[in-house]
Amino acid sequence: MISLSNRFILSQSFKNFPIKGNFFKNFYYPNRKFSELSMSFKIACIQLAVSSDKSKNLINAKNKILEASKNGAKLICLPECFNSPYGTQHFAQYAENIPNGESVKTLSEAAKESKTYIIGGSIPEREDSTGKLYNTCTVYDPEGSLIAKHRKVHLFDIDVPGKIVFKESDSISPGNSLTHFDTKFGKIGVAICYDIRFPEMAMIAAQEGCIAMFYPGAFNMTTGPLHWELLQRARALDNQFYVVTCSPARDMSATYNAWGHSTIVNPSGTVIATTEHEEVIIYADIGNKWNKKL
Ligand SMILES: O=C(O)CCC(=O)C(=O)O
Repeated sequence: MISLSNRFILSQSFKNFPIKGNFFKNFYYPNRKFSELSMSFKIACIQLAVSSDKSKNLINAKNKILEASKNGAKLICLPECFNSPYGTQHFAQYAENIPNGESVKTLSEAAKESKTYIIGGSIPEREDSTGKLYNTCTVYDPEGSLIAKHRKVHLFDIDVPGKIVFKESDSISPGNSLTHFDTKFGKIGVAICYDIRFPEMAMIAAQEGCIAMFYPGAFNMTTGPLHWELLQRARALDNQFYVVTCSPARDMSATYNAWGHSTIVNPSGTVIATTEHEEVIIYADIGNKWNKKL
């Protein structure tokens, strides 16, 4: 039995979120449009091999971003916790101030050099004024400006006897807001890993006009095979938008073994790109053309 003990009712956590007008008015989103500029554009997910050496992780991430952009990607996603091994024992050591840390500097340079949008997976963030840690995704435009920041809302606490025990809330504090940002291709939503289990976040993103929801994530060897793809296909079909996940590569010498299988799903719930668990970049063209292929 999976104990999802930190699950709380989203209507409470977002009780102040402004849902405008009649929420169900555009249930099938007939008016949501990709920008005229982009009937389709290429995206990339970098399934990065993450080590305990932060500088090495940052150099590797930047090199892979430049490689993906040379291959035509215009929007590039990194995995959850790309600068540090995933684990409550590591977060404080690898945590950085945002925007004054070295990971933000590296990703901003990489975005500017590659002239791409970057969804920077996540890093452990330290808020200097409170000392609190967050699991935070930063987003950059092609000029290298930091344009959005998402703090993981739903922290991953799990206890499956004999399989996996993990309590992210031991060291990380939860975020309390939703994150959507504009690109020249259309509006994009971002959330992190366990956030994908809470359908309301994706529904609100769709209602707000997002064309895709990106989830940097690091599922594990227990819940990965059970739910990773199913959740992505469900969120995509529910909301008729693209769902994109980006995991670290699997490292069997680490304390937390990521499932891998970074995946891109179209608005019909069909997997259009995926992989196994090694370090690799996956690509897909996303845009309005998907419905002509039904
Ligand atoms: O929801 C799950 O099963 C895994 C979530 C997770 O690994 C995370 O939030 O980091």
